[in-house]
Amino acid sequence: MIGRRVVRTASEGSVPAAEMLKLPRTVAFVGLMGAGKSCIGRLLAAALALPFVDADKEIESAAGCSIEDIFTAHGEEAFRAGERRVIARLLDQPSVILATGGGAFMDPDTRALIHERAISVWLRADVELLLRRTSRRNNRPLLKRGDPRKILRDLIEERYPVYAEADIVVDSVDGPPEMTLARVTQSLRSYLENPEAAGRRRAKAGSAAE
Ligand SMILES: Nc1ncnc2c1ncn2[C@@H]1O[C@H](COP(=O)(O)OP(=O)(O)O)[C@@H](O)[C@H]1O
Ligand SMILES: O=C(O)C1=C[C@@H](OP(=O)(O)O)[C@@H](O)[C@H](O)C1
Ligand SMILES: [Mg+2]
Repeated sequence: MIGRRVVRTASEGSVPAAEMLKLPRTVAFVGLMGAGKSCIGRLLAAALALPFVDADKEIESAAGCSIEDIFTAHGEEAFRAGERRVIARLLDQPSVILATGGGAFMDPDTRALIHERAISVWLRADVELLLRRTSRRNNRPLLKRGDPRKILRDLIEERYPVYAEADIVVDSVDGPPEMTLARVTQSLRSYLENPEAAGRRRAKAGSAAE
């Protein structure tokens, strides 16, 4: 039954996820292509009986065509402008589980808005896992610009320091999606119990990187 999905955690056995988590605001998944933002976001929403919104799908509905077609016909800049508008609109609405596209959190305005209005969850994964997962579908224009492994490596270098600003970091694991979902649920619960601790961890990581 939706909303009563059971998440198994090592420490607690079976706990109905919907009773475990009361989310005060939108949860926004960030991370690279193939990290699992859309997949895990959808599962989390079902587990918590909350609406799921995929920003990429919203952009496609608003534009009346696919992301690939937007890139081809109007260019990446136009896509980014649409992405910024769509995410701002979504964050102005009641709480949902939101899967952003991989580039969204790189935009300073979008990032500031996510920090203000949502709990951000970075799904982190290594290049091999991202490659395997993104090779299943041929619908990501950025990966068609050259060698996907090199493109993903470069994006990891550029984006991971920024994704690290997310409130929560969860490793997306190689296994059934439920494994990663359980990690997300557990991390969200810890964060909600003590959000300041997560903030301190982030600040410490930031100063260590300087
Ligand atoms: N944690 C996971 N475990 C197993 N498979 C996953 C996981 N996350 C995503 N997948 C699979 O990988 C592919 C890409 O996932 P997707 O959610 O579209 O990534 P993103 O939205 O981050 O680009 C999909 O086929 C999805 O089913
Ligand atoms: O990383 C990016 O810049 C992009 C990621 C894609 O979404 P996913 O991360 O869901 O694949 C999609 O928004 C677009 O192709 C650009
Ligand atoms: Mg996605």
